[in-house]
Amino acid sequence: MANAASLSRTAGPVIEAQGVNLVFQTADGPVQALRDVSLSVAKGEFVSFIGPSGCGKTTLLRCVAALETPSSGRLTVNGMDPDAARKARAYGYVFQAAGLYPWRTIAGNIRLPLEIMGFPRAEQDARVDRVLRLVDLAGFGRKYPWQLSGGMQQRASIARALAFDADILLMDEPFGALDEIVRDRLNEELLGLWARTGKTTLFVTHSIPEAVYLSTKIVVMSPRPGRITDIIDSPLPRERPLDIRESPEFLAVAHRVREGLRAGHIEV
Ligand SMILES: Nc1ncnc2c1ncn2[C@@H]1O[C@H](COP(=O)(O)OP(=O)(O)OP(=O)(O)O)[C@@H](O)[C@H]1O
Repeated sequence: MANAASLSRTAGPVIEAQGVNLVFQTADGPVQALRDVSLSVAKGEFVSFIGPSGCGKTTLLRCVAALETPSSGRLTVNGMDPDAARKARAYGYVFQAAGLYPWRTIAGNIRLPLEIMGFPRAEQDARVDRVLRLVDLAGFGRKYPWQLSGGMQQRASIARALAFDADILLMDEPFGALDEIVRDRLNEELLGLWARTGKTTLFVTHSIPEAVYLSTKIVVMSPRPGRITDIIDSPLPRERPLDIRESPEFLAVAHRVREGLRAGHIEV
């Protein structure tokens, strides 16, 4: 029995939310950002969160990253409370804007968290080289952010999040500001990167095609207070060329996401 229990703990979900509520206290009164959010994410999944502006997607990601604390409910990351997981460096975070320091080179930006964590210099160099290759930016380490396109800057930001090899990648609309062609390419690259690294990924987006193309699981959220209206386990294969977006299976999932978004608007 004891063995089975410890086995199920190690093989358990990477992220587990049960009845999570979050109420912000503001000058205008309480704002309920999340209501009764329950979700389980297994190791290696790619989970997208989609919903209208202000429905709590960023707030949920910030709870996982221990940047916000739920008002009630239970949330665990790798079986720990999010703060303990943060201290154990369970995740890397990629934000909407690439957020690179303009006075540091690309390599210098990627190196920064490694410096703060006290990695030896040789180890820093090795890791920077490895992640630059992973995001196809080998040879750009000495450039400054302004010398790179928006898409390349976002790839550098992903490299920085990957540099300390955390198990979980949290991505908050990383491609929202990019044009569609660049976004398509980065979506394809991100899928390849996810396949190579096996990172559990939580990804916020406003785009239905992006969510369906990338995810093994799509979480549809309603307008504030953010609730989950549907969780869709994708039937698509893991190998996904871009033209899969024209397949009947893809369109069926996209349709279900759209219906979930619509239902969220109708419910009170
Ligand atoms: N620190 C805060 N204090 C008060 N209210 C907040 C705070 N952070 C977020 N909110 C509110 O909580 C709600 C959810 O915000 P959140 O940023 O999580 O939404 P979102 O779904 O990520 O939106 P978007 O898609 O526009 O980025 C919003 O109504 C927002 O105004």
